[in-house]
Amino acid sequence: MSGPEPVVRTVNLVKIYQTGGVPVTAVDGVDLRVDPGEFVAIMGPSGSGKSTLVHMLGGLDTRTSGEIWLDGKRVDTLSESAWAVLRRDKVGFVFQFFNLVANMTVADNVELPALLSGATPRQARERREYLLGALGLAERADASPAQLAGGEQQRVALARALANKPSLLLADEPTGNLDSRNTRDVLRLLGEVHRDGQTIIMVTHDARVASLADRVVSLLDGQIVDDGAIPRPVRRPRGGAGDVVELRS
Ligand SMILES: Nc1ncnc2c1ncn2[C@@H]1O[C@H](COP(=O)(O)OP(=O)(O)OP(=O)(O)O)[C@@H](O)[C@H]1O
Repeated sequence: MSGPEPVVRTVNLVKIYQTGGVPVTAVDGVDLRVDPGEFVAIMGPSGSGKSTLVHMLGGLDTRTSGEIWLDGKRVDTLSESAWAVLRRDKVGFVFQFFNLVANMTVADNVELPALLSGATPRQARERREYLLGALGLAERADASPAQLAGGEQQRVALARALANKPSLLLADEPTGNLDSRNTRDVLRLLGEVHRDGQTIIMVTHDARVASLADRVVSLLDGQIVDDGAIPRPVRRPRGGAGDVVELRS
């Protein structure tokens, strides 16, 4: 294998659920490689295995067979407690269930992962101020999660997931419940942290959200059916012929 050590690599990854004795193959032999700094959108119709795949990448669901590697370390064989440490230090999540700590303020919820990963109180506070500010939540720092609207909780969960600059950000429909203004804030922040080198794997149904990514992996019936870079308009400097827009892939 050449190039940098991938952040994520799966080998023939399979997940079969048994429901009432009937096997359902949710993920069916996925080979995926994501390099440092890549922003990958996972797309596909409902039931194609997107959530199951990212849950397994974050250790929230076990695989039936195959391998999962994170930062060069095989992780599908880890115990639950080893996964807990790995998640704390390396993986940030934004899922539908926000799981903010109810009896802590928004600020403390966001600072906690950074502190647990060894940041100084000052570093944790500065990171929290940056993230909450970018998401339009600076005024809500002293609120408790129960005082927040659903969309606010969802944005706090994103701030928390990014607090310790994880090797990998996993996001499952991070803009799912947000209005257009909040969606814009979330996408702007994802773009910013991506430019800073953050590796991101994001499930989305929304082609506009996916257009922010470098690459779209499309699933169908648990298999990768397309995996490609997104063509982007390249704006050339103004010349005599005016703006020329071309596509590069
Ligand atoms: N806990 C579970 N038990 C049994 N079957 C499951 C479970 N979770 C998912 N499945 C099944 O696995 C398949 C893939 O589901 P998954 O949620 O990963 O798809 P998805 O692409 O994320 O769908 P959506 O876009 O609707 O969220 C579906 O057939 C689903 O019914």
